[in-house]
Amino acid sequence: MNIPQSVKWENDTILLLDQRKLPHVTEYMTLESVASVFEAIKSLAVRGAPAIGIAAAFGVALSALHHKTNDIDELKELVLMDSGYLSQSRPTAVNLFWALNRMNDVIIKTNSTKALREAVLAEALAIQAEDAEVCRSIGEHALELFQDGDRIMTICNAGSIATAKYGTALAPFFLAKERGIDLSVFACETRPVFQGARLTTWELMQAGVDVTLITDNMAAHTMKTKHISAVITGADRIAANGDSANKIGTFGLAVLAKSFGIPFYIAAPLSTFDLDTPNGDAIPIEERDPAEITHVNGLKVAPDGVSVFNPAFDVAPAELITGIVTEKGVIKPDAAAIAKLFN
Ligand SMILES: CSC[C@@H](O)[C@@H](O)C(=O)COP(=O)(O)O
Repeated sequence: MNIPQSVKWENDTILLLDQRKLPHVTEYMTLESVASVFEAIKSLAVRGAPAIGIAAAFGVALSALHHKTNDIDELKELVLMDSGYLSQSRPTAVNLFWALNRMNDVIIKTNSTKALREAVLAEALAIQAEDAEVCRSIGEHALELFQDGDRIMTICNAGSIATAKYGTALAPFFLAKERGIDLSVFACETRPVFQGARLTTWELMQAGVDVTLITDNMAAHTMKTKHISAVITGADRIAANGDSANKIGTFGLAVLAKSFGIPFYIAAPLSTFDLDTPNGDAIPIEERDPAEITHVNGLKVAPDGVSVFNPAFDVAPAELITGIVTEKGVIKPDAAAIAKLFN
């Protein structure tokens, strides 16, 4: 697998693959300030729940390096403030808060400025390395759900660049390719910002996986005429009862899958579960700039002044989800199974 890494730590700076420019331009931005990390997350230069968490964790490492004070209490306060600021960059993906909480725990425990600076960088690197392992395990478990020759639908991009490596929903396709198992993917383009068309197709084509691009409104027709065997998507936050928030359009695919009697899977690491959120109604849904809908590549496609509703995510209710694929295996989307996962 030869997909570029989305976040790298080099020479005390963050190198970030600018996902807004893909697939035609592969370019790394150099981030040297916490404000630039905030902006990169908000503007989708880095996106995908685990990748956002990783970028924010490195943002905290940058913060610790850049505040030059030798007073440990002052440094803790400043870095915790930057961590709080980064947590406001996007509201839905809980991996952001999960990663920042891990960083905050490390900050609170250290008792010298040198130890703090070293420990936060070590923690950010650990979050990234663990995520690659976790995603590979998700891929192994997800692969067991599919048969040679299956055609599988996905939406958005839950691939390598949305994580440390491998992805979540796309991980089984990379592993299948390595093992000579024939799986084909139907990728929904994912309006409004085309993560499916730009990123998922690009990643799968580089890995030699058979992928076919469709527009989002072709999903029902494609499920019927192309005999789709399953749907698999990532998630941004899974509530304690199994309701799962993911890119807008996921809920619709879950409804369609139910109607066609095909399984609908969510693939996500434990860091995407939020036991403090009882159900999907309590998941904050980000609403983004209307220009994402009224314009395509800078070209206006809607009349001036039109009212726009642009929710970035929706919630697939647990009853529509066949199983949630985690690094610990495939679980039923219900409160008991989720609680057991964390025991
Ligand atoms: C492994 S990434 C899982 C999700 O974060 C992904 O499916 C998704 O919805 C991303 O939305 P985005 O708005 O592109 O950050």
